[in-house]
Amino acid sequence: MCKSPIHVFLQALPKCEHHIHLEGALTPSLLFELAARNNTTLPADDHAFLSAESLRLRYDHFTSLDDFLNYYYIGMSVLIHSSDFEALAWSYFQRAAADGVHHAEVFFDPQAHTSRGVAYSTVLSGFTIARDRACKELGMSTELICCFLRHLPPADCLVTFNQAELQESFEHGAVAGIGLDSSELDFPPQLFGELYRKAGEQGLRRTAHAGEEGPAAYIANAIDTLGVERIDHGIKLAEDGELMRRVAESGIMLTTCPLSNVLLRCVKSVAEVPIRRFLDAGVRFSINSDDPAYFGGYILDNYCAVQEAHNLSVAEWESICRASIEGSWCEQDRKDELLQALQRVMHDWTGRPLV
Ligand code: HPA
Ligand SMILES: [Zn+2]
Repeated sequence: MCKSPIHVFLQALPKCEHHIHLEGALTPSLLFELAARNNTTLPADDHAFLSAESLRLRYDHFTSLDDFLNYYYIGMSVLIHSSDFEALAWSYFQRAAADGVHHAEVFFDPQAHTSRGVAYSTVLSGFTIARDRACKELGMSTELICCFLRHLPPADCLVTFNQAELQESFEHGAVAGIGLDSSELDFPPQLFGELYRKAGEQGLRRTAHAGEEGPAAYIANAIDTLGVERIDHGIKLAEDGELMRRVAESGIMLTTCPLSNVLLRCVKSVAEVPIRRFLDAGVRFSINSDDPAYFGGYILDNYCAVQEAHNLSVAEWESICRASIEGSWCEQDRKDELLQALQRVMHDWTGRPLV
Protein backbone atom coordinates (compact mmCIF):
# COMPACT_ATOMS: atom_id res chain seq x y z
CA MET A 1 0.00 0.00 0.00
CA CYS A 2 1.40 3.40 -1.03
CA LYS A 3 1.59 5.76 1.98
CA SER A 4 4.53 8.16 1.46
CA PRO A 5 3.77 11.86 0.72
CA ILE A 6 4.43 11.41 -3.00
CA HIS A 7 1.92 8.57 -3.10
CA VAL A 8 -0.67 10.64 -1.25
CA PHE A 9 -0.05 13.35 -3.87
CA LEU A 10 -0.45 10.83 -6.73
CA GLN A 11 -3.69 9.59 -5.18
CA ALA A 12 -5.01 13.16 -4.94
CA LEU A 13 -4.32 14.02 -8.60
CA PRO A 14 -7.58 14.16 -10.62
CA LYS A 15 -6.85 11.30 -12.96
CA CYS A 16 -8.29 10.44 -16.37
CA GLU A 17 -8.09 6.84 -17.49
CA HIS A 18 -8.07 6.24 -21.27
CA HIS A 19 -6.85 2.68 -21.61
CA ILE A 20 -8.82 0.11 -19.63
CA HIS A 21 -10.56 -2.89 -21.17
CA LEU A 22 -13.68 -3.50 -19.07
CA GLU A 23 -13.37 -7.23 -19.76
CA GLY A 24 -9.85 -6.92 -18.35
CA ALA A 25 -11.30 -5.70 -15.04
CA LEU A 26 -12.87 -9.13 -14.44
CA THR A 27 -11.19 -10.30 -11.24
CA PRO A 28 -10.71 -14.05 -10.63
CA SER A 29 -13.21 -13.87 -7.75
CA LEU A 30 -15.95 -12.23 -9.88
CA LEU A 31 -15.09 -14.65 -12.70
CA PHE A 32 -15.71 -17.69 -10.46
CA GLU A 33 -18.81 -16.13 -8.91
CA LEU A 34 -20.37 -15.54 -12.35
CA ALA A 35 -19.23 -18.96 -13.65
CA ALA A 36 -21.11 -20.61 -10.75
CA ARG A 37 -24.20 -18.45 -11.24
CA ASN A 38 -24.30 -18.91 -15.04
CA ASN A 39 -23.23 -22.59 -15.11
CA THR A 40 -20.26 -21.74 -17.34
CA THR A 41 -17.88 -24.60 -18.08
CA LEU A 42 -14.28 -23.49 -17.60
CA PRO A 43 -11.40 -25.47 -19.22
CA ALA A 44 -10.91 -28.72 -17.26
CA ASP A 45 -7.49 -29.36 -18.83
CA ASP A 46 -5.90 -26.19 -17.44
CA HIS A 47 -5.03 -26.38 -13.71
CA ALA A 48 -5.13 -22.57 -13.54
CA PHE A 49 -8.93 -22.80 -13.58
CA LEU A 50 -9.07 -24.92 -10.40
CA SER A 51 -9.76 -21.88 -8.23
CA ALA A 52 -9.70 -18.08 -8.17
CA GLU A 53 -6.37 -18.24 -6.34
CA SER A 54 -4.68 -20.61 -8.84
CA LEU A 55 -5.93 -18.44 -11.68
CA ARG A 56 -4.53 -15.31 -10.07
CA LEU A 57 -1.17 -17.04 -9.61
CA ARG A 58 -1.12 -18.01 -13.30
CA TYR A 59 -1.42 -14.33 -14.20
CA ASP A 60 2.08 -13.76 -12.75
CA HIS A 61 3.54 -15.87 -15.56
CA PHE A 62 2.23 -14.51 -18.85
CA THR A 63 4.79 -15.05 -21.60
CA SER A 64 3.34 -12.72 -24.26
CA LEU A 65 0.28 -10.72 -25.34
CA ASP A 66 -1.22 -13.85 -26.95
CA ASP A 67 -0.66 -15.95 -23.80
CA PHE A 68 -2.63 -13.32 -21.84
CA LEU A 69 -5.34 -13.03 -24.51
CA ASN A 70 -6.06 -16.76 -24.23
CA TYR A 71 -7.05 -16.25 -20.56
CA TYR A 72 -8.79 -12.97 -21.32
CA TYR A 73 -11.14 -14.54 -23.88
CA ILE A 74 -11.87 -17.63 -21.74
CA GLY A 75 -12.49 -15.39 -18.72
CA MET A 76 -15.14 -13.29 -20.43
CA SER A 77 -17.17 -16.40 -21.31
CA VAL A 78 -18.79 -16.06 -17.84
CA LEU A 79 -20.41 -12.75 -18.90
CA ILE A 80 -23.90 -13.62 -20.12
CA HIS A 81 -26.58 -11.31 -18.70
CA SER A 82 -26.87 -7.55 -18.69
CA SER A 83 -26.46 -7.70 -14.88
CA ASP A 84 -23.06 -9.44 -15.34
CA PHE A 85 -21.78 -6.59 -17.52
CA GLU A 86 -23.23 -4.10 -15.07
CA ALA A 87 -21.51 -5.78 -12.09
CA LEU A 88 -18.20 -5.84 -13.97
CA ALA A 89 -18.28 -2.16 -14.95
CA TRP A 90 -19.59 -1.02 -11.57
CA SER A 91 -16.80 -2.85 -9.73
CA TYR A 92 -14.25 -1.14 -12.00
CA PHE A 93 -15.77 2.34 -11.58
CA GLN A 94 -15.79 2.03 -7.79
CA ARG A 95 -12.16 0.88 -7.73
CA ALA A 96 -11.11 3.62 -10.15
CA ALA A 97 -12.86 6.31 -8.09
CA ALA A 98 -10.96 5.13 -5.00
CA ASP A 99 -7.74 5.65 -6.98
CA GLY A 100 -8.70 9.25 -7.81
CA VAL A 101 -10.08 8.72 -11.33
CA HIS A 102 -12.50 11.52 -12.24
CA HIS A 103 -12.98 10.64 -15.90
CA ALA A 104 -12.76 7.16 -17.48
CA GLU A 105 -12.89 6.20 -21.16
CA VAL A 106 -13.36 2.47 -21.21
CA PHE A 107 -12.87 -0.11 -23.98
CA PHE A 108 -15.11 -3.06 -24.62
CA ASP A 109 -14.98 -5.86 -27.22
CA PRO A 110 -18.45 -6.43 -28.76
CA GLN A 111 -17.27 -9.14 -31.17
CA ALA A 112 -16.01 -11.26 -28.28
CA HIS A 113 -19.59 -11.33 -26.94
CA THR A 114 -21.76 -11.41 -30.07
CA SER A 115 -19.65 -14.36 -31.36
CA ARG A 116 -20.80 -16.27 -28.22
CA GLY A 117 -24.44 -15.43 -28.78
CA VAL A 118 -24.60 -12.52 -26.33
CA ALA A 119 -26.45 -9.62 -27.95
CA TYR A 120 -24.79 -6.21 -28.27
CA SER A 121 -27.83 -4.68 -26.53
CA THR A 122 -27.21 -6.94 -23.49
CA VAL A 123 -23.60 -5.76 -23.21
CA LEU A 124 -24.44 -2.12 -23.79
CA SER A 125 -27.38 -1.99 -21.39
CA GLY A 126 -25.29 -3.44 -18.50
CA PHE A 127 -22.44 -0.99 -19.11
CA THR A 128 -24.86 1.93 -19.50
CA ILE A 129 -26.55 1.24 -16.14
CA ALA A 130 -23.12 1.13 -14.45
CA ARG A 131 -22.05 4.36 -16.18
CA ASP A 132 -25.18 6.18 -15.03
CA ARG A 133 -24.54 4.99 -11.50
CA ALA A 134 -20.87 6.06 -11.66
CA CYS A 135 -22.01 9.53 -12.72
CA LYS A 136 -24.68 9.86 -9.98
CA GLU A 137 -22.94 8.15 -7.05
CA LEU A 138 -19.26 8.75 -7.77
CA GLY A 139 -19.37 12.03 -9.73
CA MET A 140 -17.35 10.32 -12.44
CA SER A 141 -17.69 11.10 -16.15
CA THR A 142 -17.25 8.15 -18.49
CA GLU A 143 -17.19 7.29 -22.20
CA LEU A 144 -17.38 3.94 -24.00
CA ILE A 145 -14.96 3.01 -26.79
CA CYS A 146 -15.99 0.12 -29.01
CA CYS A 147 -12.93 -1.98 -29.91
CA PHE A 148 -12.58 -4.22 -32.94
CA LEU A 149 -10.57 -7.42 -32.76
CA ARG A 150 -7.70 -7.25 -35.22
CA HIS A 151 -7.17 -11.03 -35.33
CA LEU A 152 -10.57 -11.25 -37.09
CA PRO A 153 -10.93 -10.50 -40.83
CA PRO A 154 -11.32 -6.75 -41.51
CA ALA A 155 -14.44 -7.54 -43.57
CA ASP A 156 -16.06 -9.14 -40.47
CA CYS A 157 -15.18 -6.04 -38.43
CA LEU A 158 -16.90 -3.88 -41.07
CA VAL A 159 -20.02 -6.06 -40.93
CA THR A 160 -20.12 -5.67 -37.13
CA PHE A 161 -19.54 -1.92 -37.41
CA ASN A 162 -22.46 -1.59 -39.85
CA GLN A 163 -24.94 -3.54 -37.72
CA ALA A 164 -28.00 -1.51 -36.81
CA GLU A 165 -27.50 -1.89 -33.03
CA LEU A 166 -23.96 -0.55 -33.19
CA GLN A 167 -24.86 2.25 -35.57
CA GLU A 168 -27.66 3.31 -33.23
CA SER A 169 -25.28 3.41 -30.27
CA PHE A 170 -22.89 5.62 -32.26
CA GLU A 171 -25.67 7.93 -33.42
CA HIS A 172 -27.09 8.35 -29.90
CA GLY A 173 -23.67 9.05 -28.44
CA ALA A 174 -23.78 5.96 -26.18
CA VAL A 175 -20.41 5.05 -27.71
CA ALA A 176 -17.90 7.84 -28.32
CA GLY A 177 -15.41 6.15 -30.58
CA ILE A 178 -13.66 3.07 -31.86
CA GLY A 179 -10.43 1.25 -31.02
CA LEU A 180 -8.43 -1.71 -32.31
CA ASP A 181 -7.11 -4.40 -29.97
CA SER A 182 -6.12 -8.09 -29.61
CA SER A 183 -3.02 -9.76 -31.21
CA GLU A 184 -0.86 -7.10 -32.80
CA LEU A 185 2.18 -8.48 -34.61
CA ASP A 186 0.53 -10.24 -37.56
CA PHE A 187 -2.21 -7.65 -37.98
CA PRO A 188 -0.84 -4.22 -39.01
CA PRO A 189 -3.12 -1.18 -38.69
CA GLN A 190 -3.57 -0.54 -42.43
CA LEU A 191 -5.74 -3.68 -42.72
CA PHE A 192 -8.48 -1.67 -41.02
CA GLY A 193 -8.28 1.49 -43.18
CA GLU A 194 -11.82 1.12 -44.54
CA LEU A 195 -13.35 0.64 -41.07
CA TYR A 196 -11.58 3.72 -39.71
CA ARG A 197 -12.45 5.80 -42.77
CA LYS A 198 -16.14 5.04 -42.24
CA ALA A 199 -15.88 5.77 -38.51
CA GLY A 200 -14.20 9.11 -39.31
CA GLU A 201 -16.96 10.02 -41.77
CA GLN A 202 -19.49 9.41 -38.99
CA GLY A 203 -17.63 11.75 -36.67
CA LEU A 204 -16.50 9.01 -34.28
CA ARG A 205 -13.33 9.43 -32.22
CA ARG A 206 -10.56 7.03 -33.25
CA THR A 207 -7.73 5.31 -31.41
CA ALA A 208 -5.82 2.05 -31.97
CA HIS A 209 -3.38 -0.16 -30.10
CA ALA A 210 0.02 0.16 -31.81
CA GLY A 211 3.64 -0.25 -30.77
CA GLU A 212 2.90 -2.56 -27.83
CA GLU A 213 4.49 -5.72 -29.27
CA GLY A 214 4.52 -4.36 -32.83
CA PRO A 215 7.26 -2.02 -34.19
CA ALA A 216 7.32 1.80 -34.30
CA ALA A 217 6.29 1.50 -37.98
CA TYR A 218 2.84 0.34 -36.80
CA ILE A 219 2.45 3.64 -34.95
CA ALA A 220 3.23 5.64 -38.11
CA ASN A 221 0.92 3.31 -39.99
CA ALA A 222 -1.97 3.85 -37.56
CA ILE A 223 -1.56 7.63 -37.82
CA ASP A 224 -1.30 7.63 -41.63
CA THR A 225 -3.92 5.03 -42.55
CA LEU A 226 -6.42 5.12 -39.66
CA GLY A 227 -6.44 8.84 -38.84
CA VAL A 228 -6.19 8.12 -35.11
CA GLU A 229 -5.95 10.94 -32.59
CA ARG A 230 -4.52 8.66 -29.91
CA ILE A 231 -2.20 5.64 -29.86
CA ASP A 232 -2.80 2.96 -27.24
CA HIS A 233 0.52 1.84 -25.66
CA GLY A 234 2.94 3.25 -28.27
CA ILE A 235 6.05 2.49 -26.21
CA LYS A 236 8.00 1.51 -29.35
CA LEU A 237 7.79 5.16 -30.44
CA ALA A 238 11.04 5.85 -28.60
CA GLU A 239 12.87 3.66 -31.16
CA ASP A 240 12.23 6.24 -33.91
CA GLY A 241 13.42 9.77 -33.09
CA GLU A 242 11.93 11.35 -36.22
CA LEU A 243 8.51 9.78 -35.57
CA MET A 244 8.73 10.84 -31.93
CA ARG A 245 9.19 14.47 -33.05
CA ARG A 246 6.24 14.11 -35.42
CA VAL A 247 3.97 12.69 -32.69
CA ALA A 248 5.07 15.44 -30.27
CA GLU A 249 4.27 18.16 -32.83
CA SER A 250 0.90 16.67 -33.77
CA GLY A 251 -0.28 16.47 -30.14
CA ILE A 252 -1.30 12.82 -30.58
CA MET A 253 -1.48 11.28 -27.11
CA LEU A 254 -0.11 7.87 -26.13
CA THR A 255 -2.10 5.91 -23.56
CA THR A 256 0.73 4.07 -21.81
CA CYS A 257 0.24 1.08 -19.49
CA PRO A 258 3.53 0.45 -17.65
CA LEU A 259 2.59 -2.57 -15.49
CA SER A 260 0.93 -4.24 -18.49
CA ASN A 261 4.15 -3.80 -20.50
CA VAL A 262 6.14 -5.56 -17.78
CA LEU A 263 3.61 -8.39 -17.24
CA LEU A 264 3.40 -9.06 -21.00
CA ARG A 265 7.20 -8.94 -21.33
CA CYS A 266 7.31 -5.98 -23.70
CA VAL A 267 9.89 -4.47 -21.29
CA LYS A 268 11.88 -5.96 -18.41
CA SER A 269 10.84 -3.34 -15.87
CA VAL A 270 8.91 -0.06 -15.55
CA ALA A 271 12.32 1.70 -15.68
CA GLU A 272 12.51 0.58 -19.32
CA VAL A 273 9.21 2.28 -20.25
CA PRO A 274 10.51 5.44 -22.02
CA ILE A 275 8.74 7.92 -19.74
CA ARG A 276 11.76 10.24 -19.52
CA ARG A 277 12.29 10.16 -23.30
CA PHE A 278 8.64 11.09 -23.88
CA LEU A 279 8.79 13.94 -21.35
CA ASP A 280 12.00 15.32 -22.87
CA ALA A 281 10.62 15.08 -26.42
CA GLY A 282 7.29 16.74 -25.50
CA VAL A 283 5.26 13.62 -26.36
CA ARG A 284 1.89 13.73 -24.59
CA PHE A 285 0.92 10.60 -22.71
CA SER A 286 -1.44 9.32 -20.05
CA ILE A 287 -0.78 6.46 -17.61
CA ASN A 288 -3.35 3.67 -17.42
CA SER A 289 -4.07 0.17 -16.16
CA ASP A 290 -5.02 -1.72 -19.39
CA ASP A 291 -6.37 -4.97 -17.83
CA PRO A 292 -6.11 -4.31 -14.10
CA ALA A 293 -7.50 -7.66 -12.93
CA TYR A 294 -4.85 -9.49 -14.96
CA PHE A 295 -1.79 -7.25 -14.57
CA GLY A 296 -1.68 -6.85 -10.82
CA GLY A 297 -2.54 -3.18 -10.59
CA TYR A 298 -5.08 -0.41 -11.09
CA ILE A 299 -4.26 3.10 -12.25
CA LEU A 300 -2.74 4.34 -8.97
CA ASP A 301 -0.45 1.29 -8.84
CA ASN A 302 0.75 2.33 -12.31
CA TYR A 303 1.32 5.95 -11.21
CA CYS A 304 3.25 4.72 -8.14
CA ALA A 305 5.34 2.28 -10.22
CA VAL A 306 6.27 5.10 -12.62
CA GLN A 307 7.26 7.32 -9.70
CA GLU A 308 9.39 4.59 -8.13
CA ALA A 309 11.17 3.85 -11.41
CA HIS A 310 11.52 7.37 -12.82
CA ASN A 311 11.50 9.70 -9.81
CA LEU A 312 9.44 12.47 -11.45
CA SER A 313 9.02 15.95 -10.02
CA VAL A 314 5.71 17.49 -8.92
CA ALA A 315 5.86 19.76 -11.99
CA GLU A 316 6.29 16.72 -14.27
CA TRP A 317 3.28 15.03 -12.69
CA GLU A 318 1.29 18.20 -13.19
CA SER A 319 2.16 18.19 -16.90
CA ILE A 320 1.24 14.49 -17.26
CA CYS A 321 -2.07 15.10 -15.51
CA ARG A 322 -2.80 18.20 -17.61
CA ALA A 323 -2.03 16.35 -20.87
CA SER A 324 -4.30 13.50 -19.87
CA ILE A 325 -7.17 15.92 -19.14
CA GLU A 326 -6.62 17.81 -22.40
CA GLY A 327 -6.38 14.55 -24.39
CA SER A 328 -9.70 13.26 -23.02
CA TRP A 329 -12.78 12.90 -25.19
CA CYS A 330 -15.14 14.86 -22.94
CA GLU A 331 -16.74 18.29 -23.37
CA GLN A 332 -14.59 21.37 -22.80
CA ASP A 333 -16.71 22.27 -19.71
CA ARG A 334 -15.78 18.98 -18.10
CA LYS A 335 -12.12 19.47 -19.01
CA ASP A 336 -12.25 22.90 -17.36
CA GLU A 337 -13.65 21.34 -14.17
CA LEU A 338 -10.87 18.75 -14.18
CA LEU A 339 -8.22 21.41 -14.80
CA GLN A 340 -9.58 23.40 -11.84
CA ALA A 341 -9.41 20.28 -9.67
CA LEU A 342 -5.78 19.87 -10.78
CA GLN A 343 -5.05 23.50 -9.89
CA ARG A 344 -6.46 22.94 -6.38
CA VAL A 345 -4.24 19.90 -5.84
CA MET A 346 -1.19 21.79 -7.14
CA HIS A 347 -1.99 24.71 -4.84
CA ASP A 348 -2.09 22.32 -1.86
CA TRP A 349 1.14 20.59 -2.78
CA THR A 350 3.42 23.31 -4.17
CA GLY A 351 6.39 23.72 -1.88
CA ARG A 352 5.48 20.70 0.24
CA PRO A 353 8.21 18.06 0.67
CA LEU A 354 7.47 14.87 -1.21
CA VAL A 355 9.77 12.46 0.61
O1 HPA B 1 -3.04 -5.02 -23.88
C1 HPA B 1 -3.79 -5.38 -24.80
N1 HPA B 1 -3.35 -5.37 -26.06
C2 HPA B 1 -4.11 -5.75 -27.07
N2 HPA B 1 -5.35 -6.19 -26.91
C3 HPA B 1 -5.86 -6.23 -25.68
N3 HPA B 1 -7.07 -6.61 -25.28
C4 HPA B 1 -7.10 -6.47 -23.96
N4 HPA B 1 -5.91 -6.03 -23.52
C5 HPA B 1 -5.12 -5.86 -24.60
ZN1 LIG C 1 -5.04 -2.49 -24.16
